[in-house]
Amino acid sequence: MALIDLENVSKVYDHASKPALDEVNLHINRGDFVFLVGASGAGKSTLLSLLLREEEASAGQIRVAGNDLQRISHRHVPHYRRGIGFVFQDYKLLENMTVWENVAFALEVIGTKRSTIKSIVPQVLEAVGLTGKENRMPHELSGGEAQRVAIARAYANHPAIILADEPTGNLDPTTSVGIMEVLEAINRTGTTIVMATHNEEIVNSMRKRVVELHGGRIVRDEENGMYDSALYFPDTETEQKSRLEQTMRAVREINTVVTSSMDAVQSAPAQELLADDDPDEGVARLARSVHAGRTGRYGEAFAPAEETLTWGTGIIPAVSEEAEETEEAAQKVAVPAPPKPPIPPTPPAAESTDTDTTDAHTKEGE
Ligand SMILES: Nc1ncnc2c1ncn2[C@@H]1O[C@H](COP(=O)(O)OP(=O)(O)OP(=O)(O)O)[C@@H](O)[C@H]1O
Repeated sequence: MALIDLENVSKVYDHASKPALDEVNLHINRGDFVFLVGASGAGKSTLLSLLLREEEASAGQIRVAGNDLQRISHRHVPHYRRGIGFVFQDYKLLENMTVWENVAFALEVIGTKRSTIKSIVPQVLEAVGLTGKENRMPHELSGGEAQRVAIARAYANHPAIILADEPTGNLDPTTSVGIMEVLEAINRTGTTIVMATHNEEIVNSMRKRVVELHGGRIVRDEENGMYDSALYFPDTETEQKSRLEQTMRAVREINTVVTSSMDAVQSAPAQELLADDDPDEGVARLARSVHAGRTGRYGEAFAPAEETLTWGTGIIPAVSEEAEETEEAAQKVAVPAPPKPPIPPTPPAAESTDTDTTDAHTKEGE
C-alpha cells in the first residue's frame, strides 16, 4: 500500500456551490517528492488540509501510513499530526519565541526529553544553515531564514511526510533556491514531500512528479513533470505570461548552454553536460536558471534515512483504541539523538544583495 492513498475523495465546503475536490484518486509512495500544481482555487490547499486532517473529506477514503482519516477520532488527531511536518507560505513561527525555542517547542509538545532536545535543535539548525541565529526573534529574520526555521521545526522529529503549501510563495527566486535545496536534501533522507506551488520555474527545474489539479480534479499526474500554467487551461492573462516566460526560458537556456559549453571546454567532465535531463540535478538546474550559482550547501547535512531510523517518532502508524490509551506513555519514550551531520561548507560571497544565502555562515557566532 502507498504511504498516502486517496480513493474517490471529494470535498464540498459548507455553502459552496461546487466541490473543492472532486473524486480525486492519488497514491504517493514513501520517499516521493510531489508537486501539486494548478491555478488559484484548483484545490491544492484543500488536498493538503485533508492530509493534515484539518478538514474532513465529504466522500471517499484517505489513508496515510495506514491511518484511515475518516475514522480517526478527534482525540487522536493531534497524535496523528505529530507524524507530519507542515510548512506554510507565511512561516507561522511563534513570534514570542526565539529561533531555538521555535524548533525546541515542536519537540517539547511530542514529549521529547530535554537532553535530547538540546542535542537535536543545534543539529537541525546547523543542517538548514542557521547556526549563529539561535537567539534571533522571528521579526529579526529574513523571509528565507524564517522559512528555514519553519522547515527545521517541521523536520526536527524526522517525520515520514512533509506537506508544504507554497513554501517559496513569499520569497525571491534566489532565496527560493536555498529553500528547495533544503527540501530536496530532506527528501533524500527518505521523507516524502508534497508541495503545493504556482512556481513554474521551480517545478520545471526540479523535474519531480507533478500532479496538476483543475477545478478540484486531477488532470495530470506525471513523473519528472513540467508545469506551464497556460498549457492546459489558457486564458488571456496566463497565455501572455506564458509566452513571455517561454521567451525568457529560451533565452536562459541559450545562456546555460553557452555557459556550460564554455565550462565544459575548460574543465567539466563529459557527463556534466547531460545533467539537464537528470531528475537528481533539480536544485543545480534551478540555481542555474535563476543565476544563483553554487548549490549543495545543505544536501550533505542531512543524514540518510538508514542512519536516522531511530531519530524521532516519525509517522505514527494506524492505532487501535488501546494504543490510543497508551499514547501518553508512548510520548514519554526517549528520542535518541541523531547522528551529527557534517558541517556544510561555507558558500562564497553571494553576488546578490540578499543576505539570506550567506548570512547564516558568514555571520556565524554573532
Ligand atoms: N474554508 C473554505 N470554505 C469554503 N470554500 C473554501 C474554503 N477553502 C477553500 N474554499 C474553496 O475551495 C476551492 C479550492 O480552494 P483551495 O484553497 O484548495 O485552492 P488552491 O488551489 O490551494 O488555491 P491557491 O493557489 O489560491 O491557494 C476554491 O473554490 C475555494 O474558494
